[in-house]
Amino acid sequence: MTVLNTEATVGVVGAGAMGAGIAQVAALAGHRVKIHDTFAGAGEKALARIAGNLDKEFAKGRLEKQKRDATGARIEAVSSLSALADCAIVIEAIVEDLHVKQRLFAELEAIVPDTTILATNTSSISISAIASVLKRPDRAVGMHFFNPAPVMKLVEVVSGAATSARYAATVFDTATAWGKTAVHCRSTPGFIVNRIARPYYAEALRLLEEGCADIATIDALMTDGGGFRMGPFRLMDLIGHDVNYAVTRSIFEAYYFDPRYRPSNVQKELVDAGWLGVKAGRGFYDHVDGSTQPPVSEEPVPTSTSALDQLKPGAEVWTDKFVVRQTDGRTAADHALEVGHPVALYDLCMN
Ligand SMILES: NC(=O)c1ccc[n+]([C@@H]2O[C@H](COP(=O)([O-])OP(=O)(O)OC[C@H]3O[C@@H](n4cnc5c(N)ncnc54)[C@H](O)[C@@H]3O)[C@@H](O)[C@H]2O)c1
Repeated sequence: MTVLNTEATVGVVGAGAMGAGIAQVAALAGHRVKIHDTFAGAGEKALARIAGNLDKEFAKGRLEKQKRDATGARIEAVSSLSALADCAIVIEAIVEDLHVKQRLFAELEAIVPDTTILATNTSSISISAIASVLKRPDRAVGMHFFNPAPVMKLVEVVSGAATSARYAATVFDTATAWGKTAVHCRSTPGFIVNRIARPYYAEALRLLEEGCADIATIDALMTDGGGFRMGPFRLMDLIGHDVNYAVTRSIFEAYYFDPRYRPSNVQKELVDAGWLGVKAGRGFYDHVDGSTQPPVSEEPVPTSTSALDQLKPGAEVWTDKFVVRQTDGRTAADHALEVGHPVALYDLCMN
């Protein structure tokens, strides 16, 4: 076993949904945890959320008072990255953007000792690409938790081209010691779960766009009929549309614009509007005080053809330049350009 012992301090960068959850998991396992976020107050908000979660576990009789208090006391919000200098592992859970993650990894490498593992919770981005900015890319490992991290058992331990087997084994054994079910995999776009899950979201969005059924019906069918724990729209609301859309775009681009992974303008509209799901209080559903209400409105969500008329001025339109033709013979791209939207064209004939 190469597990990190509980004397080791764990750093977490990004105090959003995932960072807070990961900090909670590591602290429950006995580690001291330092959590950092660039957004002022985000670290403190994460501490409050974690305290609330621990209180709930205590109230349900699943956590003793002493362990609740000790776990909460082990987590500290830090305002600068340099405070992570004594961490044995730093787990990054910031925005799903390669260049932002690369910048952070390069900064971290200048702060932490040579032996510190630099882990990333990315859902889809190449570990090899994130690690490419490091002098020691062998210590970069994907440590992909699922949402909510304290509840979901699985952790994908993702190795990039340069990841050393030794560091991947330490991450695997540590995740196991934290009560998780770890699985090794190689870095491919979306790894295992997000790759297989893509059609779950994409086909649901297409069904909606094609007017086949409404949000609540599709969700209910997948849970009550299909046996899934959550329907696709509720799940996207939980994940966060900014995150889910960024992951879809990343996988779409990484697979050379394979139309199977094409992002949806319906979801992009939610992102543009800031209706990011549970974390924003509104997505496909309304989320009020932690409880999910019926879908926001009975009005149809804009479909792929009518969406152009409803986009915010200047919003970017992604469209395939060949297949989307209007009744007058023009493409959707022609129409979008005419009404002043920048257009990103992808070409199905590209090879
Ligand atoms: N949401 C999910 O269901 C889920 C599941 C598994 C993995 N992930 C991955 O985890 C990562 C975070 O997702 P999330 O849902 O927690 O996002 P989130 O939006 O809830 O939180 C991201 C946090 O990172 C902070 N941040 C952004 N840039 C930063 C920087 N340079 N330095 C420090 N902090 C920074 C933001 O202020 C924000 O608080 C993404 O890579 C995502 O793909 C998300």
